[in-house]
Amino acid sequence: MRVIDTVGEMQQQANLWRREGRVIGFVPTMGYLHEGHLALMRCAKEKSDRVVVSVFVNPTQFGPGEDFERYPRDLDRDLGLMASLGVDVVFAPSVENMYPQGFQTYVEVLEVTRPLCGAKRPGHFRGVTTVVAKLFHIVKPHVAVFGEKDYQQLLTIRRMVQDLAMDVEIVGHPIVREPDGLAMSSRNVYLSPDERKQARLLSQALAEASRLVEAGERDGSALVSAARKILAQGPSIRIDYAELRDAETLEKMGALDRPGVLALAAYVGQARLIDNAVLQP
Ligand SMILES: Nc1ncnc2c1ncn2[C@@H]1O[C@H](COP(=O)(O)OP(=O)(O)OP(=O)(O)O)[C@@H](O)[C@H]1O
Ligand SMILES: CC(C)(CO)[C@@H](O)C(=O)[O-]
Ligand code: BAL
Repeated sequence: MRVIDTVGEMQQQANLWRREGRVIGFVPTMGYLHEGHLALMRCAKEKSDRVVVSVFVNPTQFGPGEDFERYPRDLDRDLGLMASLGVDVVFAPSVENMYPQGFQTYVEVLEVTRPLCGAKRPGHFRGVTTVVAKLFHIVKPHVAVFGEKDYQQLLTIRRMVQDLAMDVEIVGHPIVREPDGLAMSSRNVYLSPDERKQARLLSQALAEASRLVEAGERDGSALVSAARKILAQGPSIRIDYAELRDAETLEKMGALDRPGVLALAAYVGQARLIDNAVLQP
């Protein structure tokens, strides 16, 4: 496994593989890897013959007062995990290499980034699309894999790729969960043992909404209220948003008359966690 830390070297490697006719699979991450990330890498491996993983905590997607500085980092541990999985190249650039002096170009997707995390974290998706567009130009992948845990991010990337005719296939991977249902996230490390117990309420809230849909409930506010009621059982939980939205456009929906996504963001202590479930009418 090769570790590359400059843009130029990564582009050379990608060009070489492309000349050889290799299919490049790509998994962008912010590191501090868990089983969710590894599942994305296995998926990329199945769909390509060379796998690149980027490890880059992207400053432009964090707002003031967010956790950029304290975001967990452990590149040595990450490298061990990726080597045992058969990743070919790890691209781990510095902030200065990705955002050199004078940087002033951004990529922005409009409608789909407005609600949910876009409303709560202004500028977040502009940072995500800018860095992902740049990573695509550096890694030159044929296929890139993203997790459905970051559901709005996945829709945003799909929109960007379609609108700008980027020649990359975007693959979504289902959410990987802990045995008690908690969606795996690097930020779970922020949870105290007691908060960790409460954090399972997020997936339980989604499971309750899914159960109600199975039982015939179609009223959006009833589904959201049921989810909120479960989250209210956690004394350390503060809801950031809990909303039912159109699963494709993220427009508001009053009734589940087409596929919807119940999207949650909640602080559990200091940790802001997200989770979602796609609900079929
Ligand atoms: N539990 C999971 N299941 C599936 N995909 C996941 C999961 N967690 C993260 N991913 C995906 O991994 C990629 C990299 O995400 P990232 O490095 O931000 O990890 P993370 O654990 O989501 O971190 P955090 O939520 O704390 O920022 C994204 O495409 C994300 O959707
Ligand atoms: C896609 C991504 C690596 C861009 O920094 C990040 O938003 C993430 O880890 O989901
Ligand atoms: N997984 C999304 C990265 C972030 O929260 O900034």
